[in-house]
Amino acid sequence: MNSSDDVDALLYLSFGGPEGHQEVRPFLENVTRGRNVPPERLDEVAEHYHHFGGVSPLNRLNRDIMSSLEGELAERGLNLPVYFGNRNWHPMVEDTVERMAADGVRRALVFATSAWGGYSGCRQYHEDIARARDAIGQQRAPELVKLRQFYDHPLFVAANADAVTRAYAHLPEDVRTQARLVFTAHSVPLSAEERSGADGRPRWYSRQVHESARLVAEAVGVTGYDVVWQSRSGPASVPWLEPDVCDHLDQLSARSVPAVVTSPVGFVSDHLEVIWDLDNEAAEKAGELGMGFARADTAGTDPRYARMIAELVSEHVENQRVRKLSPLVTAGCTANGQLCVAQGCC
Ligand SMILES: CC1=C(CCC(=O)O)c2cc3nc(cc4[nH]c(cc5[nH]c(cc1n2)c(C)c5CCC(=O)O)c(CCC(=O)O)c4C)C(CCC(=O)O)=C3C
Ligand SMILES: [Fe+2]
Repeated sequence: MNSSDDVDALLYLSFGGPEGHQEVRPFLENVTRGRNVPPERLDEVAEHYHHFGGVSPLNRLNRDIMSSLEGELAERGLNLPVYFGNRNWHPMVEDTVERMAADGVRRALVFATSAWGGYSGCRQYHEDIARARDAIGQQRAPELVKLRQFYDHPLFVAANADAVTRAYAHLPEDVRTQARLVFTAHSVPLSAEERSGADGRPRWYSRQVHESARLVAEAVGVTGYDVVWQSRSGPASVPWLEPDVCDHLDQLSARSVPAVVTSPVGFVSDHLEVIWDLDNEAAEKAGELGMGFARADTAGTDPRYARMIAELVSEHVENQRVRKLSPLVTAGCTANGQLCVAQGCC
């Protein structure tokens, strides 16, 4: 693709979330269909959504980001309409792609709201793209080109780094210099970790999370930090990435660490996992242990996030140079839901 004339639109593809009490159950059923999530876990997660009026913050955040993004694109002279579609809740990606076809879109870029490779962050979004195209038939379906992973994009790293710096400032001065920096990301089953990286490069997701953490810590000037996991589901008998953030707080407390700064680098917005599992559960746990606790903002709340998306678009339509900070390979960019197995991901 060499000029913006080749691209008619941008599809902003996300996870989706309920917008009222009565939508919580059907949403959760969509998320967990065919998955090994115990019913008790679902009841628990449903309560978290109900605690916030049955409304996920994700939709509002996504709409805010899309409106900033339209401004960023216009500033670059890229007048692409931005369409919104989700995997698990309305507007569903199938309906959105139908509307795009009806509007005459023939080729669109797709921004998926995950920074990562691996099953949940990459492959499932490819599957969404393929399913949405199949639903309206290959004849009518626009060509959909997914943008690459951005875990090491300088704007993503900078947004996270400044958020960490602000979080340190929220801790009482007497514990600030002793505070431990703890990065968190969504846990996944180890089986998914081994599956990603079919060409002998497994653990694609966790390695990218570690790279983001390293880059953010470096930008902040912190040498000692940890990477831990949160929000695991699935039966206890199935191994997931560990340690869990709350168990880790116990460990730190046992080492007399007086405070923590948590950075949810694995989440691009203030998802329910962030505002519940960190701001409620982990914060409460830290309180019980008598530790100071501050949580860094997610990148999606920073204007540089929308700017980054516009840059990713520019890479395609204007052959702008690829800005990335990690030597690890970046995958995720294929057409029409093709898996990026060849690049070592998915
Ligand atoms: C790696 C990863 C990301 C980051 C990459 C990305 O952003 O894509 C992510 C994001 C998100 N996960 C989210 C919500 C949920 N995830 C669930 C379940 C699961 N997530 C998993 C992994 C991930 N998830 C996995 C392995 C499961 C087990 C079931 C399965 O194998 O699929 C469940 C079911 C209940 C439960 O099991 O907890 C819910 C409700 C929301 C929306 C939050 C909101 O509303 O603000 C977002 C952005
Ligand atoms: Fe992939």
